[in-house]
Amino acid sequence: MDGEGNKKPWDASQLRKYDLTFDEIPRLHYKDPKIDEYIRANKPVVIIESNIIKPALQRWTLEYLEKNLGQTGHTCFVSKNHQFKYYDDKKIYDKTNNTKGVEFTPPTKKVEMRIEDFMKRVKEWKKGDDRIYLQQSLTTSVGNNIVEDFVKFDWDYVNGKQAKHNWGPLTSNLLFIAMEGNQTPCHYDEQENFFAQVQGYKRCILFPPSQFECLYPYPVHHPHDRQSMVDFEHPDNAKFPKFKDAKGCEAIVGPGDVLYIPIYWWHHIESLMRGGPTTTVNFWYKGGPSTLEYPLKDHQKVAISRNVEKMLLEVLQDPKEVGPLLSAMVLGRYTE
Ligand SMILES: O=C(O)CCC(=O)C(=O)O
Ligand SMILES: [Fe+2]
Repeated sequence: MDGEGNKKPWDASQLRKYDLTFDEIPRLHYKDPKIDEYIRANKPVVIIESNIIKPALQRWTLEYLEKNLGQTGHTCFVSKNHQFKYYDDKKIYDKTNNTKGVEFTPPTKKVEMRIEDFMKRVKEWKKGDDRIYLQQSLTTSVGNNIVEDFVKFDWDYVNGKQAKHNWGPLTSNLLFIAMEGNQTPCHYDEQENFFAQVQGYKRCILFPPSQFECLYPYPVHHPHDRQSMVDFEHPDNAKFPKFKDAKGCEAIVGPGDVLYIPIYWWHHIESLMRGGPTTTVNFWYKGGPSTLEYPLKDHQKVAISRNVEKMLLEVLQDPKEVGPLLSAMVLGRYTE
């Protein structure tokens, strides 16, 4: 129940169960000046009642999107289960062109699907079928109505935040159409993100960049770079002992809510079970110019670690040699 005594449009049984507890991410009215304090401090916040994506809120039903998204293929992922763990194609080992990398079987299949086919599969889905998730950039070939809605977003507001906080350029707006229960496992992105919920409810679990040690990201050269190796539903406590100490915060976002996901913050996102399909548009911005002011920010240390890993791979040429060299450097010398 919220303050007005209205019933929430979802209940706890729609959330997947994890052995972690979470603080709540604050929800602030879009005009509240405290929003800028959160953004300045690189802390997540849910911006409510804004007009950021108002035209989408008013019109972007699944039927409207089906009519107007355009006839070209859209990027979709197909998964045997509810998880859609991201991977970078370019980091997959390819025997045919002899690039060095790790051998890897993608956990999902990337396919181009016409929107009618996507919607049909969502409507006809039954337990046991493969799941699908549309993840398409809005900058490419969408129909005119969608473009018209898009230009009517409250760009003054988001551009204002971008300018005030010294972010770099907007790089893309991704449209996500998920089936209920779909999950994007925990990862971080190297961009600032306004994550705007259009339809349905998503649970967003966030962890600060300082929790690197608790979340065990894959090596940088791995196709799952930036993803946590921990399966939240079946954490391997022997392999990932610090995961149990991870301290996160969460928000359930619904239509009109815009979650600020700070750059390098870990996020795990799930469409509520039995909540129907969900639609989100994100706004990804390059980070601001990085100034080396001390003490360094936690996310700057993550960026530094990434650079060290990249540099070692570049000189060693073989990903298999990176770990042993790092261990040899550290073990018994920088460890107790
Ligand atoms: O909504 C999702 O499933 C994933 C979104 C995400 O990871 C992002 O916007 O960075
Ligand atoms: Fe992300």
